[in-house]
Amino acid sequence: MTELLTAAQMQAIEKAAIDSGDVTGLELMERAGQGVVEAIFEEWPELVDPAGGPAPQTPRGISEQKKRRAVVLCGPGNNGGDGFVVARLMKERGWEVEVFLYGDPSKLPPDARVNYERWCGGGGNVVHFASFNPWASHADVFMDAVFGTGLSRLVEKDIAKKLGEAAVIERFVAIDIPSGLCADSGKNLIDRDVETGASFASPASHLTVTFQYQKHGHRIGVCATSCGVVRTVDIGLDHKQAMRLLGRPYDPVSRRRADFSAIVSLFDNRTLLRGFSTLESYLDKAWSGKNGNKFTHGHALILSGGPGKTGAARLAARGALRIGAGLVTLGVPPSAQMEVASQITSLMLRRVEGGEGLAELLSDERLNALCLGPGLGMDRARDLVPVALQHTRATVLDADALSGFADAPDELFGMLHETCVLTPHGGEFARLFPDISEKLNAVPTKGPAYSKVDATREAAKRAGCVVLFKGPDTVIANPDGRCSVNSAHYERAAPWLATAGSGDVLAGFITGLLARGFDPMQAAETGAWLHVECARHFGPGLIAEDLPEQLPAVFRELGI
Ligand SMILES: NC(=O)C1=CN([C@@H]2O[C@H](COP(=O)(O)OP(=O)(O)OC[C@H]3O[C@@H](n4cnc5c(N)ncnc54)[C@H](OP(=O)(O)O)[C@@H]3O)[C@@H](O)[C@H]2O)[C@@H](O)CC1
Ligand SMILES: [K+]
Repeated sequence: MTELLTAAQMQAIEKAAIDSGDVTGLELMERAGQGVVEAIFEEWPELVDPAGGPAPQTPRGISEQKKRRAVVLCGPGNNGGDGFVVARLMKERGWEVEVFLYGDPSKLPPDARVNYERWCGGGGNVVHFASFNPWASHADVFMDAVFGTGLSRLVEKDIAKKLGEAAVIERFVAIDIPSGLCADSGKNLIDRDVETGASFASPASHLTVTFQYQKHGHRIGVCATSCGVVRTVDIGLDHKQAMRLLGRPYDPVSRRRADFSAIVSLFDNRTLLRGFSTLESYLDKAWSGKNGNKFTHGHALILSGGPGKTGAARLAARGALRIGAGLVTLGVPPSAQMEVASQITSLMLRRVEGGEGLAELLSDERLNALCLGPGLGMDRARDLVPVALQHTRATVLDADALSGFADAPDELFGMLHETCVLTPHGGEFARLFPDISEKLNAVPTKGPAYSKVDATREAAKRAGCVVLFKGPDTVIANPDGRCSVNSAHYERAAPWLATAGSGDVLAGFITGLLARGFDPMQAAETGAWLHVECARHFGPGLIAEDLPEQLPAVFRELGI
């Protein structure tokens, strides 16, 4: 798994490493600057030759070779210190470097101050940020070292405006994080126009170079779409020590991390494969066919709505079947029976008129995973959800099963149990958790701001079950504190996944995995990750029906 840290966690690790005497702050800053320079040349190898800049045209049309030029924008903290290191290293490589400083050099923190002096001592010049004119500066690379993880207040509009203007120029590099974005929440922390309330956009970089660990903000909120490419460079902090410090020591006896709650993880394919391989039944019995049969692979029940509304449940059912549930039954009201019967082949169908019918069906203990919500209709949801929850089967509640309780969320919370998974999108989340949603959507006034991670964790605690808060930055939280982000950004971006019915398929994927015996957190994480993989595998032009059909190829590529 890949750990995502908060700014405070990163600062704590850095401080502990320095306090232990293993490393000095200056050494860390030097490694950080070095990492930025290396990342720039890896990203743009054409920049390696300092004399090989594009030949500017003279008025006579004659080309001249020129030196490469960098503009480094430094701020008042250690992020600015990194900027001074980068400036010095680029100059040593033969570049022309111009440095602008926002802040008073005499107030720089000690390590940044040392690097400011090293830069000046080496003949470097520092101009006040007020004189920086993005339109008049020319450079092969602009470096944004104004604010990093220490952003604690709203950024003045003038700074943000200049950064935004510089960022339209090719090769804008953010050191640690684009300035003005909150490292914890990924939110824009730029001051608003008092009259209109409009905020200036944060700068969008082409490359962001962060240190040792990505922060939550690199994967959630507006920041996740403002970083360009993110490169994480190693600055030599000890991983085991860091995890111990953050309350997540490795327990050699159980071979597990003792506490899952301290650190948010970025769900990735390594985590996914571990999940599958620990579930022997999935690998051995399902796919090699050694011991299993359809009854040992779980039996999912997907409840459908009435006539004309059955498509969503059918999508979910197809998802559950493709992901590996042995049997999938659609529970349909009698009025929709013909409609559904004419549309399905490998799925089974049972009439479920109302709560009583569902209770009767659930007397069959083999039905081990339920899905309610897609196309269910509010009235039917209010009728069926209490019955489903009484039977304490692993249960996914989505769409109408959530919105149906908008007037009485506490009634729903009172019925939920620990093998439930709620899969709200933003609107459904706001209906169930209005106060949490309000906090999340409030215009931030300081950093670190309340984040989607904070909101999902709080919601999971209140609901007492797993909450999967959908979006390109899907956050999944368990009441025990475990939390992960399924990020569809950067190389995993799949904007075409935002299509009608895609959420229904996701609910089906999770239900299918629950039927196979995945625990709720694992089912939610795995389902969400595979959902994005299916979208990426298909590409643009995707419609929801295509998603389940990509699973065999995605499994094959993963070696499952
Ligand atoms: N952690 C690590 O392992 C390593 C960290 N490293 C680097 O250090 C960076 C973190 O440094 P940092 O803590 O000094 O914070 P940083 O982002 O430079 O800003 C703080 C300054 O900005 C000010 N300020 C805040 N908001 C403001 C506003 N709106 N408008 C105006 N001013 C504002 C704030 O003022 P104050 O709030 O104190 O009054 C303070 O002066 C990190 O991102 C990484 O690049 C690497 O060197 C090596 C390893
Ligand atoms: K920055």
